[in-house]
Amino acid sequence: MRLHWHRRDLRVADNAGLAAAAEGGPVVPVFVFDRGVLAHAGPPRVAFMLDALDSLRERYREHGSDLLVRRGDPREVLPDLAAEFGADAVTWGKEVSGLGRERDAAVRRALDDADVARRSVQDALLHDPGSIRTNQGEVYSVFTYFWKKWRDRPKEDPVAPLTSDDLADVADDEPLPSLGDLGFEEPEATVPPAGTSAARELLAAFCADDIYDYDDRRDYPADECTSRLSAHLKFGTIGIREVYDAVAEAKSAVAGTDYDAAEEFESQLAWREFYSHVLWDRPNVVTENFKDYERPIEWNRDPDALQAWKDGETGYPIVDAGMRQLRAEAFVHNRVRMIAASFLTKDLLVDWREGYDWYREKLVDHDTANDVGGWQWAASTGTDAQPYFRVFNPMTQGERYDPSGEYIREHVPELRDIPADAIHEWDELDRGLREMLAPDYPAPIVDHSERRERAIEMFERARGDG
Ligand SMILES: Cc1cc2nc3c(=O)[nH]c(=O)nc-3n(C[C@H](O)[C@H](O)[C@H](O)COP(=O)(O)OP(=O)(O)OC[C@H]3O[C@@H](n4cnc5c(N)ncnc54)[C@H](O)[C@@H]3O)c2cc1C
Repeated sequence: MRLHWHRRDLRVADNAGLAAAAEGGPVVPVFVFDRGVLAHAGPPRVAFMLDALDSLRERYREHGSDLLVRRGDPREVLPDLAAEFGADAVTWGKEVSGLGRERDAAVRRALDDADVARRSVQDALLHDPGSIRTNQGEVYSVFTYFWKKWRDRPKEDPVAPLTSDDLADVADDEPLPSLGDLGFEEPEATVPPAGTSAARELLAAFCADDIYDYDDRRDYPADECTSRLSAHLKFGTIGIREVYDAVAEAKSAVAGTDYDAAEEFESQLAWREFYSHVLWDRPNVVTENFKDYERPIEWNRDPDALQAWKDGETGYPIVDAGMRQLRAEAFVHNRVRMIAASFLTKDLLVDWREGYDWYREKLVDHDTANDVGGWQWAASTGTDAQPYFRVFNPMTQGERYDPSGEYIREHVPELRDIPADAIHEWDELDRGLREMLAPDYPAPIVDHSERRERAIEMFERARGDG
């Protein structure tokens, strides 16, 4: 008998850790609500996770087994459960973040003390973190080179499905805790359905259609042509091998531009692995700039501006639409995440860590590696970042990627009745006209051109050039 400890692999199908456990006899599946981990969570993610756990339990019950759910410290819970069920080993999926790895090391020590074998298995990524390196053995800091190696390496097939014989005949009658039981408020946002069926529906719909337009349309938030798989990949409600397999099949059916579009999607899966590689090698990127500077960056402490950004009240329509989408859906389109992150760091000159904390609290798909990677990219402090002197203009970005204003109008109702031209010239309209067109929508809280200059000077001073 073995225990499988579910964490970011809330599924039965295509689960490498679970399959490894089943090699040693019937498996007892376990999930532990760990206060130390919950301290870093936000309501949308906990709501999504509870829904995913509910589906996972259902799957196990269909197989005549159950998911044992416990609350407490895994260092105590797992050795106790191993003793209770006579399990001689525990398996789990490998963690990438520094905190996760520290926790796993502590659990390993506790299991060693209890004389229970343990094995952590690479499951969440197609390639082991740290396995794709430069010829000098360094972690890649430029995605393009990483991508070529990642693309050309063979990938594993999805893991064969388990049968009821692989699972222990156990039962857990305790209901799952509620959000309130775990100390969380109801999320402000509407959280999408979790579970493997929901993930598979998204994947199938995406691979049947949008994938072939992905490279042309993925940057246009109103088009909604991306997969929306991010929360599922974060919580492992679908296996990455299964996703890759479906994409490879969609790719193999076509040629030319359709093929290129599917490959562009694959490259986004590779970005996810790139950032995991970086976090694996440099756990401190969560709190420290990836790049070195001569002097500390003199970020602006401006609580009012930070609050206006969080509330979607900056007077820059595309930024506000993104920040309001975040509150309403616990999700933001990738292009708009970049624009909003650039605005916080390069227009408001606020430290990227403040923005990271807000996304961490609000995003249903918050993933340490991707979130910190995205923030450091936008702030120009990270890997393969945009150079500090290239500052997104939030007005021209809005005009280019939401030309009809459809996305902006959806999220900023004050602008619903005004023409797209006026939305995209909001910063240039005179005060009287602004008040006439949309009296409840704010004027821009900063002057972009002036802030752009200040941002460049701020970085030049930090680099020692100023
Ligand atoms: C400031 C900032 C913060 C971000 N925070 C997160 C985060 O917390 N969690 C997260 O999963 N993504 C994050 N991203 C990346 C990206 O915005 C989301 O993965 C994407 O918008 C999710 O939508 P989707 O599933 O429809 O993506 P799709 O376009 O369908 O892409 C498929 C999958 O590829 C991965 N992916 C796509 N783009 C990226 C990227 N740029 N970096 C890393 N992985 C990517 C995701 O797993 C995504 O689900 C962030 C980007 C920025 C600029």
